[in-house]
Amino acid sequence: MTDQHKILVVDDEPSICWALEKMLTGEGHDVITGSSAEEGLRLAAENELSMVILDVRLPKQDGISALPRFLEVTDNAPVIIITAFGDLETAVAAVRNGATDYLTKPFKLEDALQTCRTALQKSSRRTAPAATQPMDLDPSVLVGTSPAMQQVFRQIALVADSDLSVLITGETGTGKELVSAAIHRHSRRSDGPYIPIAPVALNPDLIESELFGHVKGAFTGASDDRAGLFERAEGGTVLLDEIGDLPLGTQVKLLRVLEQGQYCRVGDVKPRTANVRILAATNSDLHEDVASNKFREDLFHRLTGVQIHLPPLRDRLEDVLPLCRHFLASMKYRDVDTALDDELLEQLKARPWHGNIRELKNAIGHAAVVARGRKLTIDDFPEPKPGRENAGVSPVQSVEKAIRAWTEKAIEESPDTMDLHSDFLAATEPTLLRTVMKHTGGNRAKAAEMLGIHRGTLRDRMRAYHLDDPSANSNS
Ligand SMILES: Nc1ncnc2c1ncn2[C@@H]1O[C@H](COP(=O)(O)OP(=O)(O)OP(=O)(O)O)[C@@H](O)[C@H]1O
Repeated sequence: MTDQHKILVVDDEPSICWALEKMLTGEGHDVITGSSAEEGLRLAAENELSMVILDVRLPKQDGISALPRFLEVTDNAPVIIITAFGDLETAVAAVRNGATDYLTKPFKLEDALQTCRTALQKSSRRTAPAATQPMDLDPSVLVGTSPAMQQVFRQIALVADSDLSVLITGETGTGKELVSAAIHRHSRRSDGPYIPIAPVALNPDLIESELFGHVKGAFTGASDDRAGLFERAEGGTVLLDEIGDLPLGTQVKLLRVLEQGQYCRVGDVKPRTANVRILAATNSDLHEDVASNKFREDLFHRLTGVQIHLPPLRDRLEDVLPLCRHFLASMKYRDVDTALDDELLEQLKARPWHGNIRELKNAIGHAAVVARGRKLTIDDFPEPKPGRENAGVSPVQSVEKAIRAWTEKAIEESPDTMDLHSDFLAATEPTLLRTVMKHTGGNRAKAAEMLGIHRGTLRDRMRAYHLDDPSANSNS
């Protein structure tokens, strides 16, 4: 059974207070509510609280600046911050100021409940916050308003202050480097060096020397002792980009750095202490690399302890508008607010964005040059990048993949459907017929022969799909 706790909810929106109160009393807790930081602090001083849920936007003093005072008055009870402005800076400021976690409005009650349960478990282990100074942050760095990006901001905020290794995953161009840089920037190591490095860009014969350094005479050409990347990054953070490309031998040495904080320069036996935080990024499936023995399983488990996944842009289309605005603003485009209309936005959202945000950024740059300050149209944009997913895949494999995707989506959309077969034919048969007709130059007899169906059947099918209208027979 859940322990009973006294919890204070501070929010000026009565509906939020009501919903949280109902949720928490349902768990057996005792809930009191306040509508301003001032009232909340008074209630906190009068009651022995196990937890505070505090909105950022409050009538007078805001939640973030009142947070240190709440911690003081409640003797460091966990505080969950609620914000409608779920940007990275608010998240980091909240955690920096001592918040245990934060929720972004609108939130699902089950998520809020889970966050509260976790915070209450931590209740007795609370320690004072490391710092209470709001940070000087550049708000324009990592843009995104989608729930997926809110989750990413939350994860960055929660891991930034620790020295934990983090594996950042996601397709190319989703912002892994940017997330890594943000973790460093918001960490205690931010005054130290930040060195992103892609093993694939290093000379394979010299990779260990590049990473760990070498001593004089270690190999031909090693005329002097030389510090490696881990030494140069002393006190800071290293990002190993495309970690899946790290040779197996080097993976063992990296594991030692991660587990024991030690490494040796090439040709040396004296272990050195590595004072670096290691972040890693990959756009490949490390599970597969482990299965094919390309990646060590122990290193995989060590790295995947904390993982931040960046979904592809096509799965977070809410971010298209803020990203476009951000890129236009950073180019100092004239009148960013009116440069994009709803129609263009829908057209942009319909694109596959295989190159993700990098592709969007380049496309906006291209469109801005073409449009020269006027409102943008889709014609100002370059052609979408072809997806890499079909590279090396036979047409049969890609048809199978497309059919699988179509079928799964159709079932998801109408689980009780009884027309799947005819819907499928309606979705695919016109393309088949049009393509064959185009190939035979519109000769139906020849097309029926190629299709192996009766001419009458072909005529009926074409009529059913309105393909007998010559203008509908283009193969676009
Ligand atoms: N959320 C974001 N807000 C603003 N800019 C972004 C965002 N995500 C990515 N970008 C921009 O998109 C480009 C690609 O980002 P980044 O290099 O971090 O991607 P990546 O996932 O590391 O790509 P790759 O796997 O190809 O190395 C960069 O110019 C970066 O500034």
